[in-house]
Amino acid sequence: MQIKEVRAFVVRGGGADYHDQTEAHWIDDHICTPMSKYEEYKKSRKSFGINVLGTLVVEIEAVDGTVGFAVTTGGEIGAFIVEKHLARFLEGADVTDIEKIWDQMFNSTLYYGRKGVVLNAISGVDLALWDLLGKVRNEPVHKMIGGAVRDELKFYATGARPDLAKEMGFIGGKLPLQWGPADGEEGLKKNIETLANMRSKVGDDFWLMFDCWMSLDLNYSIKLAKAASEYGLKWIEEALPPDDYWGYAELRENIPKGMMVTTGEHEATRWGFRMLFDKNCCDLIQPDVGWCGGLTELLKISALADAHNKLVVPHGSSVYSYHFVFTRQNSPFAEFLMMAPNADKVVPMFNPLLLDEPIPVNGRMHISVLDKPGFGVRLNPACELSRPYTH
Ligand SMILES: C[C@H](O)[C@H](O)[C@@H](O)C(O)C(=O)O
Ligand SMILES: [Mg+2]
Repeated sequence: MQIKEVRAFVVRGGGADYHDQTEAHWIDDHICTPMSKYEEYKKSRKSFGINVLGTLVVEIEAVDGTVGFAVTTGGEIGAFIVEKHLARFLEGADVTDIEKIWDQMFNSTLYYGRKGVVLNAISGVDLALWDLLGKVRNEPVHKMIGGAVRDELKFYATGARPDLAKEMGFIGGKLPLQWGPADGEEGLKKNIETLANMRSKVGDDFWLMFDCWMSLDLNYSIKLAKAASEYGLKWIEEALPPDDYWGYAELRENIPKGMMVTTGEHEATRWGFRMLFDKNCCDLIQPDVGWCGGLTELLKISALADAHNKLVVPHGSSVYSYHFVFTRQNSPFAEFLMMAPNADKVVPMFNPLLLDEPIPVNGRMHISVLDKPGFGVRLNPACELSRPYTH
């Protein structure tokens, strides 16, 4: 079946750009970032532009009128890249030409791409293509990539209230780190107090993790990890900037026994992850399927991880991750981002953009909820899409 047309849209307010929240939200409440050293950008990530891109929606229509789609972060720049550059590799091709299309998209953008928003755009197209193929074949994506290796998926929750996540049935809670090197010893103490306080609420067996969102330096990370090990921190995530492979290698060498170093949320392609494996930077990788190159690339990254005995627990990305995680032995659980402003209830991760977006119930998800063609979700017609470019 041939591809007829590719279209790219932008939408604001939540969706795949889940940092783009309009009301007060824990996800924008004093979270430590690489910009926290600037007083004026400390309190809110929106102040430095974390939500500047917005959501990119990619639609691919086959000649019989079947439409596959996917959503990722990328907004107007992403829409430009899809319409003006990538669409040419799809229109007229067969819906099964997934490998060839990926190779053409990646190689044709090498001179300005490789990572970042170009890879987000490539990921969006790739996911939309898998969705289309699933719809054409009347098969869920997980069945096209090897089939499920388990019937039920367990989730940990990312958010400000691991104590509530425990009551909701999750297996663990990942706290955003609030204070960084610019806040000195005082800040370090406050981070540990937050962890200690949470540990006293959730008991010994519930997992607790720190998400450091690229904000620390090596010395601070080691100090934090050592102090946090007393309170059973399960892992320290994205402690360093993503390009500091050398720092990650040193951090992993100096981490307290039993604690994991995790990273990869802002890494892309098999080559980026190969660096993490070659230098033994971490124990568990967290590629985002909407940012790392899409499902086609994630399958390669994951095979590489397997050969290096590393776990793969994708970052967020909702239904696009779930279809993958169900099919891999080295992805034993999944992340759920708590998108309720106070992290006090489970709402769909890409709210309000998708209809039929599955959510964990009691911290679990059964494979049967994914048994629909493609990724099994629909665009919410109430969300206003704009198409800034055409080709
Ligand atoms: C909570 C974190 O600061 C980020 O907003 C989140 O995207 C993330 O890093 C995660 O791992 O979910
Ligand atoms: Mg993270």
